[in-house]
Amino acid sequence: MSIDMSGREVALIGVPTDVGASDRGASMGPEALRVAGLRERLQAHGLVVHDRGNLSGPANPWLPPVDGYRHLAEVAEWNRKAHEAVHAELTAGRLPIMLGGDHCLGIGSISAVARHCRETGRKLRVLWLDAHADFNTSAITPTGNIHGMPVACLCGFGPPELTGIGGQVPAISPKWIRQIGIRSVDAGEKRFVHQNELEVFDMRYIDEMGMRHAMELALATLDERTHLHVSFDVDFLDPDIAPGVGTTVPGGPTYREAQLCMEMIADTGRLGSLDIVELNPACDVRNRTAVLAVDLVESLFGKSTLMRR
Ligand SMILES: NC(=[NH2+])NCCC[C@H](N)C(=O)O
Ligand SMILES: [Mn+2]
Ligand SMILES: [Mn+2]
Repeated sequence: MSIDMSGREVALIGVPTDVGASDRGASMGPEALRVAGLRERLQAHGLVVHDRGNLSGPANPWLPPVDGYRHLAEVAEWNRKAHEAVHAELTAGRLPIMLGGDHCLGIGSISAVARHCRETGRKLRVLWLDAHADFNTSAITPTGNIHGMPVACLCGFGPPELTGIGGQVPAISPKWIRQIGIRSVDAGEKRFVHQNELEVFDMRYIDEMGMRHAMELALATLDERTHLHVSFDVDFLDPDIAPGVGTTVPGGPTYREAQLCMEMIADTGRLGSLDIVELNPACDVRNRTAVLAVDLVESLFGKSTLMRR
């Protein structure tokens, strides 16, 4: 089963933002993941790890939303930078791991992956592991926080400075996305998710059918031309095991369910890029959420109980 990733080159790209959120602290996420040993754990699995350090960008002006968006100009600038950094690593044949930062950064990273897939004739499948659908627009958002909008922006619904970052609008089709672990969707957002026929494996689905079945469907119809992108919002996890996020929602996947999710993704051998976002050390307890995220990422890269390495 388990795929050997050893020798594979990966690049860690820190993108220290909290401009997409309404609570500060996700900007400390990259360092917390480093402190939790991300690089060393990946190296122990035989991966060749390049840590690119952190990108730099505008400070958080800490202002209320304007026309339905908080910090639109800052979010756009950070995402343009994330886009270029992720795209450069993909072009060089490396597997980018973007260390967020808040989830608005999914716009930059996934638009870069989509652009790379167009350039190389690959198909794209996006697994969105999250408590939230992140499918709001300025017209329906209850908060104005852009970390609640990246999926909509990628699908072409949003301001041109965000939808256009990858050079093609929309950057991706809703058909390429599978959302897993969802348990908090705003009222207008629900209608919009249905209208656009997003494929969502929500917590009720996982309760009734099990993580195994959800992942079998989410990973169905992959082939050797498919690039698999995982956008891992740490609030996907149950807050009892992962308190270090700004927007906790009770009733998330357990430790075992999350491990199985990661292991089944690893088994496909198609993982091509990863975001780790929304880790907020200001909300954490002795860095335990960062340590857990690193543990799960190890499984995503093929750690298993019985196989060697
Ligand atoms: N990436 C996240 N943590 N998103 C939380 C979004 C919460 C809420 N749906 C909003 O639009 O504000
Ligand atoms: Mn979330
Ligand atoms: Mn999210």
